Amino acid sequence: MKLLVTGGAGYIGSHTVKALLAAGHEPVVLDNLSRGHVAAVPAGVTFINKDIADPNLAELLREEQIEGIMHFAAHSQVGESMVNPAIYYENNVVGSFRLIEAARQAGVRYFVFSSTAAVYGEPDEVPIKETADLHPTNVYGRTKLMIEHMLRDYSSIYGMRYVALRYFNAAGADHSGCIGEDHTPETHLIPLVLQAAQGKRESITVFGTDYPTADGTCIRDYIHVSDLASAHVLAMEYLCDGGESQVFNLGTGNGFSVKEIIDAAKKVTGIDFNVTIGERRAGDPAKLIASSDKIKDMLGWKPVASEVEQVLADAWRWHEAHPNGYDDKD
Ligand SMILES: NC(=O)c1ccc[n+]([C@@H]2O[C@H](COP(=O)([O-])OP(=O)(O)OC[C@H]3O[C@@H](n4cnc5c(N)ncnc54)[C@H](O)[C@@H]3O)[C@@H](O)[C@H]2O)c1
Ligand SMILES: O=c1ccn([C@@H]2O[C@H](COP(=O)(O)OP(=O)(O)O[C@H]3O[C@H](CO)[C@H](O)[C@H](O)[C@H]3O)[C@@H](O)[C@H]2O)c(=O)[nH]1
Repeated sequence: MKLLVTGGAGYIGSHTVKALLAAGHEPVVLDNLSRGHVAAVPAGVTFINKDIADPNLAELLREEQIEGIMHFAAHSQVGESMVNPAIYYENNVVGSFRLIEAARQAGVRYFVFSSTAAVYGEPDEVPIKETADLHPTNVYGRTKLMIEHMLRDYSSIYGMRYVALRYFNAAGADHSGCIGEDHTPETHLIPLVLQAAQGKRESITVFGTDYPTADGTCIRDYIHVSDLASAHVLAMEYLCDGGESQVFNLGTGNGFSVKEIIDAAKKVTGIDFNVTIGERRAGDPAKLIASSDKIKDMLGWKPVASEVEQVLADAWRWHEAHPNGYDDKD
């Protein structure tokens, strides 16, 4: 299939482009490079430096004969969304609306959307199923939920079919070590821990040790980025085979505390870096663990790289080989 991948120069998008190529599809990357890297797009893949809100997008979709869209492009930092909500409503909600509407005008029938566990907010029980209540506790999660609602309406009224994938904590890097996570500023636990191991940070700070968990630190479900990528390929092929619109969680079903991740990173890297204890970070739920039974049952998806040691080892390989990330900063 010929597919437009918005945000394909970003972390998860670039890994999915690689998986699409391996599965015999033809990805076309559209990215405004606000937070992405040209170097993350494989040679030979068409790269279009444009915004998802570009007024000529419908024409572009027609010209390129795009059959389906994978939509990764977004702002995605929870903390930033609580300080600067305007750019989240503009880029995520307005931008996605422009893209979805251009897709309708161009007759694109299939849409796979990057949603997030942040749509659930503080869960009543874990593992979290897709049927759980949706009460996002931050602006970022609310923007993603609004986009899910848009897609639901475009599906039931205009017949555009979609899959919304609610990822838990994306982590790791392609096994080759050639592509990986390079965010500025970095806010995610695993790359920060590995930067501490590299000596690029003095220490890693644990955000709160008084949560109602066994060791007092927050528990998350870390899913390897390559397992996320394979789920996107399955989701697009499911839609193309006539599948109805769906929402799926993507996680491993296993939770790791912040302290457990730090201990595992010390083992994987062989480096005993400094750890400091800090205050809770506002808006952090104590425990987020996915039930991904639905996508396993319906699409046969299986995470194969998400053992926490492998997630850390692959991320470490990327960090060691690319201590300055893609090295394309100003
Ligand atoms: N990283 C995670 O743990 C996580 C978890 C859940 C959901 N998600 C979602 O997955 C998606 C990808 O996340 P990521 O970590 O790869 O982020 P990322 O920042 O690495 O990638 C996003 C890409 O989108 C591009 N972009 C942003 N706004 C754009 C616009 N208006 N027009 C064109 N391009 C634009 C950026 O330049 C960047 O290359 C996002 O939608 C994010 O909300 C991420
Ligand atoms: O320096 C740090 C950074 C993080 N943490 C802790 O590590 C855990 C993971 O934090 P991340 O920032 O890596 O990830 P989040 O769980 O906050 O959020 C991620 O997963 C969410 C869904 O679970 C959303 O999708 C969101 O976009 C994505 O960034 C949290 O308990 C956080 O408090 C620390 O202790 N110290």
